[in-house]
Amino acid sequence: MIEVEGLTKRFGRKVAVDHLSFEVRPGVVTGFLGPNGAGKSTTMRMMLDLDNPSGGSVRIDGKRYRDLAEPLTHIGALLEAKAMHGGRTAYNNLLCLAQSNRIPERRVSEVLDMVGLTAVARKKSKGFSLGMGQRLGIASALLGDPEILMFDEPVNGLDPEGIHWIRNLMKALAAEGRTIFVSSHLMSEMALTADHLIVIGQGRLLANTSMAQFIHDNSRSYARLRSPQREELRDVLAAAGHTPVEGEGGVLEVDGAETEELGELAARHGIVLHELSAQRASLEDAFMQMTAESVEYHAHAAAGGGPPTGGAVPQWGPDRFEGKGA
Ligand SMILES: Nc1ncnc2c1ncn2[C@@H]1O[C@H](COP(=O)(O)OP(=O)(O)OP(=O)(O)O)[C@@H](O)[C@H]1O
Repeated sequence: MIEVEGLTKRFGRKVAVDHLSFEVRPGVVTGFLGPNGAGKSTTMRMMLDLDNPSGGSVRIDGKRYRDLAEPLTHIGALLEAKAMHGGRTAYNNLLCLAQSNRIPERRVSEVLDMVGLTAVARKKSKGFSLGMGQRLGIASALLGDPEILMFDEPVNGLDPEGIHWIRNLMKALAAEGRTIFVSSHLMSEMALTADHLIVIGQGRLLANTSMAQFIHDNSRSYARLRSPQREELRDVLAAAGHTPVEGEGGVLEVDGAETEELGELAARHGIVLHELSAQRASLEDAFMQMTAESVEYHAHAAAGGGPPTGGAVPQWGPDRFEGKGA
């Protein structure tokens, strides 16, 4: 369990992390999302005591990182720029880390096997591809068999096979009851991996919710109907209390109705349907919705209007949401 309480980081006048409070719980994969510069890496660095907070605290299993006797046995991390000694072999890189953390040497071979690097264990890591380097970084995170694992952009630059492997690894580690905290710019990937989401913008907490709830709260799900008897269908839908709106290509869109109900309604009135489909919003749609709301607020604020809800809405323009690795 990771507990973040009022965490704040200032770089000069820039507030990178602004009174963040949340918990990361065991047994699920928690995704950490936010646009470029939102403060994700800075938050993760403070969790690992690599940066000093300007305020607030982080507790790892109830303790500050610096008070953990053998940190690697509590928390393992893959940060973006993983410091590995390029002149050392993969095996020796991990062995040095193991020895300085009183981890038995046999664990080195175990983790190399887990990440699929056994065949290149005796090769110098400076010759490794990006994917191999990521695997070596993950091996070092797993070395102490920690209950908590943190991954900052773990799939950046990986091929589909590598992405698939990391996704399954994170899910398997969570299924073992571990706490998994992962940041990513790739929303389609995050949607496949994370059960829970922490979303930040401009260093502030925007959402702390399940993936399903986040998508539900920030996007539209509707049914799409296409029929050669469109006018008749529209009347039947309206008479049943629905409010069909016309979409592209003459389709009708109905919010808040199940396809089963609409299909039966059409059948009862002898209406032919060429399409009846449930349109579920994606995580990306939900993000765009949240982005649009922030932009709308700023348009109002710039025009002299006050904030709608006490001014807590952070800036989050679509121009700032550029995938680094995508
Ligand atoms: N050492 C530093 N000195 C000054 N400003 C910094 C420093 N580190 C980060 N920042 C600033 O703090 C803000 C948050 O940066 P951070 O890297 O944590 O964001 P991020 O969400 O990880 O972004 P990205 O997804 O682009 O990596 C940014 O505006 C960044 O420019």
